[in-house]
Order: sequence, then C-alpha cells, then structure tokens
Amino acid sequence: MLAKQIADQFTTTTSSLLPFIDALPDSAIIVDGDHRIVLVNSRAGEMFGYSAENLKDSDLSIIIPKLHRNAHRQLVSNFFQSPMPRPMDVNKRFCGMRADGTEVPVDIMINTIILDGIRVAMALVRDVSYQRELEERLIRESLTDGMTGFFNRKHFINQLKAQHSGFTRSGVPSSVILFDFDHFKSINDQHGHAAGDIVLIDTAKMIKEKLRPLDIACRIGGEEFAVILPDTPIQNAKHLAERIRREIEAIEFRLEDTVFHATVTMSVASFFPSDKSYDSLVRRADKALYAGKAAGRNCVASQDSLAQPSE
Ligand SMILES: Nc1nc2c(ncn2[C@@H]2O[C@H](COP(=O)(O)OP(=O)(O)OP(=O)(O)O)[C@@H](O)[C@H]2O)c(=O)[nH]1
Repeated sequence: MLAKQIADQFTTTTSSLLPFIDALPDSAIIVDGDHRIVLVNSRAGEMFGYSAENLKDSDLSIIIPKLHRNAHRQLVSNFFQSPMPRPMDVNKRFCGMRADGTEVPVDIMINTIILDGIRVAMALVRDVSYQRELEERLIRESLTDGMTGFFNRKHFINQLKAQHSGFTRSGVPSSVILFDFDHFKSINDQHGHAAGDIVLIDTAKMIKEKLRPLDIACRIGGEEFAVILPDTPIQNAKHLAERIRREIEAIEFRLEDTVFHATVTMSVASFFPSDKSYDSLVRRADKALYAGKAAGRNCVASQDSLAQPSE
C-alpha cells in the first residue's frame, strides 16, 4: 500500500486516539513499519523541540542521533518481526535528538497496536536525564576520593588490571609511580590534622597539573598515592617521579600563619613479560617503596634496584 493511502487510512482513527495519548505522562510516538511517524502526543513535541504536527509523517530518524540511525532502524524492524510489549532493548541506552541537535537520554517502552487493521508500534519515551546524571555522579563518587578528587584504590586496581591485559596483548609498556608521605604522622602531630589534609589536597592539585589526560592519579590509602602512566617506559616514569618528588619538597604548605614542608618516598615499576597478573607489579612497587623508606626516605626507588624481581 502506498504511504499516502496508509496516511489517509490512519487519519480517522488517529484523531480519535489523540485525546488519549495526549493525557499520557510520557512522550508517545506511533510509528508504522516504514519508520514513519503516524502520530505523536504534544509531550513528544515538547521533548524534541518540534510541534506535534511537524513530527507527524516524518521519518523516525528525525529524532534519532545520526550515529544511531541505522541501528535504531534495525531495532524497529526487529520489533515488528517479533512484537511484544517490552523495553526497546534492555542492554542499550538510548538518546533522542532534539530539533537543535542536542541529545536527550531516554528510556523507551514499546508495544504494538492495530490502527485500522494495520499493525503500528507505539513507543512510550521518557526523558531520563536526571536519572542518568545521578547514576553517573554515583559511579564517579564510588570511584573517587572526595578530598583530593583522585581516583580511589578500587579504580586503581581495575585500571591496573586493564593495563596488564593491554601489556599482555600488545607489549605496550605502562608504568606506575607509588608514593607515600614521610613521617606524615608527625605533620599531623605538630600542626594538626587539618594541616595534614592541606598537604594531601595541595599535593594532589600540583600533581594533576603535571599529568597527561590519559594518566590515572589515585589515592590508594590515607597518605599513599599512585599514578598509572599508560604507554610509558619506566625510564620516563622515573624522570616524572623525580620531578614530582622535588616539587613536593619545595612546596610551602600553609595553614593560617603556619608554614610547613613535607617529603615523599616514591617507587616506580612497570610490567615484566613474566607478570601473570597486575599484582606482581604492585608487589615490586611496594618492595621498592619500602627500600626507599629504609634508605632514608625523600627519594625515588625503582624496581630495577631490587635484587630479585618478585613474581
Ligand atoms: N591529616 C590526615 N592524616 C591522615 C589521613 N589519612 C591518614 N593520615 C595519617 O597518616 C599517618 C600515617 O602514619 P604512618 O603510617 O605511621 O606513616 P608515616 O608517619 O608517614 O611514616 P612513614 O610512612 O614511615 O614515613 C597516620 O597518622 C594517619 O592518621 C588524612 O586523610 N588526613
């Protein structure tokens, strides 16, 4: 049947449906098997920045981001082949596209109805911007340290696992810098806990400025930090660690009228081809750090200085 004939055929029924779908609390979009919008409620018009009249008879792609149009068309076609009420796809996150080109995150429930003997799909579309932002914030918060803004230990481990897999696959070297403040307890004892906090916060700020966007700075313990340096040979990691060590040593930390200093002991390590897991690198970095502490602190110790690489 020609599109024009189908459109005419729908006219009577759709006009009687309009008061009903206009009363729905979500956007409602009715689409035929050719991906043509047969009817939308006014809420859908508001959501996508069109008048409901403009959307009617348009191809559905008008409200789908360009990148997803083909995949979405395929999903709609699949749905017509096995139609039943369900979310559009439980494994996917959908975005609609507004008239101004901006995207709106949405959840989509679909079902079919028969209009004048023709099966059409009705999608109920809900703007989930708030939920997605909340979700992203919760994920971010679960992976970051509130005081410094650095990632936490959990993220450090996850990222290190990923780096180890990457190294095993491609041999691209990644390095890690670990560091721990020297005699941090005495900073707290002498100047108060707030002074210790300032040391942690100001150091984190300084380090952020030194790193590339792909580097991953983490606070993995109270006064213990780690930086993952993807695609970085250990020699470069040593240079960076030494620069950071010197900068920390030179910082004049301030709390009200008190000025004080802090130093760190650092270690650097990178993956060996024999490393079965990320854990081997962490053990070498830990050992080197303890060796640095034992050697007098305020220094950079490398896994190279260990007598035997730990497995
Ligand atoms: N101000 C402040 N102190 C913290 C925080 N987290 C841990 N600390 C303190 O850091 C100190 C760590 O002490 P230790 O593990 O004995 O280590 P250290 O005094 O730095 O000595 P070395 O590591 O051997 O040089 C403890 O006193 C903790 O209370 C924090 O978030 N803020």
